[in-house]
Amino acid sequence: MKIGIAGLGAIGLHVAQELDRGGIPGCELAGISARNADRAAEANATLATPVPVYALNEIADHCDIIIETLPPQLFMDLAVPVIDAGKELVVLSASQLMGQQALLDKAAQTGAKILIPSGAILGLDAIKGAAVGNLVSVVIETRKPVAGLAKAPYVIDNNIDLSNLTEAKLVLGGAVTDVAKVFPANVNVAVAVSLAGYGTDKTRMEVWADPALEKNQHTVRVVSDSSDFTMTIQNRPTEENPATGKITALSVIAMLRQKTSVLQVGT
Ligand SMILES: NC(=O)C1=CN([C@@H]2O[C@H](COP(=O)(O)OP(=O)(O)OC[C@H]3O[C@@H](n4cnc5c(N)ncnc54)[C@H](O)[C@@H]3O)[C@@H](O)[C@H]2O)C=CC1
Ligand SMILES: O=C([O-])CC(=O)C(=O)O
Repeated sequence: MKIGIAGLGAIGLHVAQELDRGGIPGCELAGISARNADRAAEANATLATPVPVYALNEIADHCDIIIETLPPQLFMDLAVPVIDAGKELVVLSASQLMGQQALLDKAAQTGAKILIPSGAILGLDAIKGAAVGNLVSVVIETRKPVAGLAKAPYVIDNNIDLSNLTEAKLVLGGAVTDVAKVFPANVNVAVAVSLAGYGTDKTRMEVWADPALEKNQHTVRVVSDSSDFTMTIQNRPTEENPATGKITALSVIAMLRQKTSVLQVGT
C-alpha cells in the first residue's frame, strides 16, 4: 500500500519515519505534503529514502491511503480531493468532521473510506460494542494543566480567572456539539468518542483546568444496557507540540500495521 502523509509535525513526521525504516509491513511512504518546500526538504532530510512532495490536492493521485495530520483549518483542502479520488483518508483532525455529512455522502458515492484512529483517546472499541445495544450516557471529561487552557480564547473572552487555582475548576460543560463551538482546539478526542457511539449532540463533554496535573487527562464514562465503564488516559506530550500526546502517532502506526496483520485484535 502506498501511504501519503499530509502535515509533518508532531504526528506526521513520526509516522513518516516509521514507514521509512520499514516498520509497517506492506506499507511504503509514497509522498508527503508540507507547508512549503523548505519544510518538505527538512522532513525528507530525516528519511533514509526521501519521497516526492505533492500539494494537498495532488497527493491522492499518488497514494492509496492518505494520513491527515494537518492544522485543522486545512482539513478540507486535503479531504475533498482524497474523497473525490475514492481513496482512504486517515483523519487526525477529527473535530473537522463535525457537520460534514456531505463529505460522508460523497465518500459513499466514490468508494472512499474515512478512518479515525484511536489517537489520543482510549476505549472506542468498547463504546462501539455498547452502541450496538443501547447507550444511556457517554461523558468525556478532559482535564488539562492550567497553562494548557489559560490562553484559550473562550477563557480570555469570558474573563475566566484560572490564576492561583487550588483545586480543579470546571471551565465548560455541555454537548460536544456546543463545546466544540467555543473550544475547537480541544475536541478531536471528544468527536472521536462521539462518532464511536452516541453522536455529538448526546455525548457530553466537560473541560476542567486542573492545577494538580502536568499532562492532559481524558476520562470517558459510559452507561449502557450491556455494560458500564470508566476509562482514563494521561498522555505524555510530544517534544514538538505540547498539545499533542506521544501516543497519537503510535496509534496511527498500530492502525496501519493492523491492515496487513493476520491477527486482528479489538473491534
Ligand atoms: N485525534 C487525536 O487523537 C489527535 C488529533 N490531533 C490533531 O491532529 C492534527 C495534527 O496535529 P500535530 O501533528 O500535533 O500538529 P503540528 O502542528 O505539529 O503539525 C502540523 C503540520 O502541518 C504542517 N502544515 C502547515 N501548513 C501545511 C500545508 N499547507 N500543507 C501541508 N502541511 C502543512 C505544519 O508545518 C506542521 O508540520 C491537529 O489538527 C491536531 O489537533 C492532535 C492530537 C491528538
Ligand atoms: O490529549 C491529547 O493529546 C489531544 C487532545 O486533547 C485532543 O486532540 O483533543
